[in-house]
Amino acid sequence: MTHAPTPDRDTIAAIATAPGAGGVGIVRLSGPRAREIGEGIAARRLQARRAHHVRFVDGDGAAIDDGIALYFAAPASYTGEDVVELQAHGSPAVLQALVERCGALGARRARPGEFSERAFLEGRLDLAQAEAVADLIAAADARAARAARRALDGEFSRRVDALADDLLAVRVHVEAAIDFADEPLDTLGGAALRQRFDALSLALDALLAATERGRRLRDGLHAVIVGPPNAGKSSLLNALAGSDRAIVTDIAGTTRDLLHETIRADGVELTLVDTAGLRDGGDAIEREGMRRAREELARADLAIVVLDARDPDGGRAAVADAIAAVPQRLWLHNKADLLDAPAAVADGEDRLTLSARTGQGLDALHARLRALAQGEAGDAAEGAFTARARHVDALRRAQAELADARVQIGREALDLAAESLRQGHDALGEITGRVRADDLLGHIFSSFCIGK
Ligand SMILES: Nc1nc2c(c(=O)[nH]1)N(C=O)[C@@H](CNc1ccc(C(=O)N[C@@H](CCC(=O)O)C(=O)O)cc1)CN2
Ligand SMILES: Nc1nc2c(ncn2[C@@H]2O[C@H](COP(=O)(O)OP(=O)(O)OP(=O)(O)O)[C@@H](O)[C@H]2O)c(=O)[nH]1
Ligand SMILES: [Mg+2]
Repeated sequence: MTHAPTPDRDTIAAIATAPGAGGVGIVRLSGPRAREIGEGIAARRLQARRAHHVRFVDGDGAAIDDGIALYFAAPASYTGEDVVELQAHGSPAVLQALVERCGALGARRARPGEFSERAFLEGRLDLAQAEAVADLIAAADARAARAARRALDGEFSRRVDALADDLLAVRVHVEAAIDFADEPLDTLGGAALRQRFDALSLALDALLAATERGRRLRDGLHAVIVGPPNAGKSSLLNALAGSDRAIVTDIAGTTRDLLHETIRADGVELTLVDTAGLRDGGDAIEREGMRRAREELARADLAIVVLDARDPDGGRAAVADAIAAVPQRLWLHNKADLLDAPAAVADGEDRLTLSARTGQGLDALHARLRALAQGEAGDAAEGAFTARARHVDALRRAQAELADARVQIGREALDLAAESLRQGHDALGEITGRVRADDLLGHIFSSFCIGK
């Protein structure tokens, strides 16, 4: 991948290590003046790729600290620009003083993600790899870190690129056929073209499935609590969160807004979402709440359906179509403390009887959620890479364009097919940043930490 060089870029500086005190802390400079500024602070010439033990000095020659100065000459650096690292004692006061000194010598404070953004702009990383850097830093456990590492190594990008190349070949075939529009497609390799289409859409389906697993691996299991009003959904969220997060009353229709709570099960993250009870009717606010609940279910990996144990069948119908498309469901018969006799049906894999009020059955629920969350991650662990909702969305668009192109080919409407293929190809290019919308970069890199 090649980008035009940007000679007029300014020089940026930031603390690259985590906030707070540490053994060692690093201030990093990148840009055309990095070496000059670094040499000003180290008070000596810096040779590329050598560790220099120096005193870092202030404007008046007073020592700020002693430490290691490193210089990486462009393009052999993380950003692809000249980079200098000042490795000092990890005192926030020292690091702050060093950044200020960089500023006095002409550097600007880096925005969050700006070093990685430059690495992307210099072609050192593609966009999916740059995102993987942030995923690696944020990884909650070893498994997530390994998966982010694979994306950073380009495992995901290579698969996207391979698919984009295949799509391009089909595109070229179709564009070439347009020039011979008088002839029937079958004389222009129509059969071969259809075969290529089929192969391409199979490969796209496989990549989409892997990417969706990667998205779950990064974001954790997304579990949405649903059920009829008053079943005890909010009480259950509170019991699982271990705090009174949600308002609980005996009035049906208490919850209207979505309420998100993240819990951790053995290092695997689980997002719980409390929702408005589903029923026919309700006032405008409650109906909006139900609309939001349905919308949230479209993103769910797991529906936790809460029913009243005394009348489980009563609430089932209200939720049936809302949860139809959710990949996994867990049925909870709540308010077991109010049952006169033990539950008639035994609990199992996807059905538990419990009480959010007394805590009866909560241990079993915890165990079940842990297994589900780990199962998700476990399935995805082998050869898996982390991915984001943005990537899933782009692949879905590519899939839709490809399907559309296939239909147009069937109608011999080659112009329309070519246009759909172009859009599908662009959607794939957005993942790695070979095709990009300008606001996309700002959006992605602003979520990084400063100094990265
Ligand atoms: N001190 C320090 N440690 C760090 C980083 C850093 O910036 N500084 N990294 C920052 O994220 C990560 C390592 N990433 C890096 C990636 C590329 C290059 C680099 O200089 N690449 C050159 C030279 C390659 C070589 O010869 O091995 C290049 O690619 O041309 C350095 C660090 C993790 N550890
Ligand atoms: N006895 C008993 N009461 C419960 C239990 N769980 C919840 N309740 C009560 O049932 C009522 C409704 O509980 P909520 O948690 O607000 O129910 P919800 O499903 O969130 O209701 P909406 O938000 O209106 O849809 C409250 O009075 C709770 O105290 C339980 O396990 N046992
Ligand atoms: Mg509620």
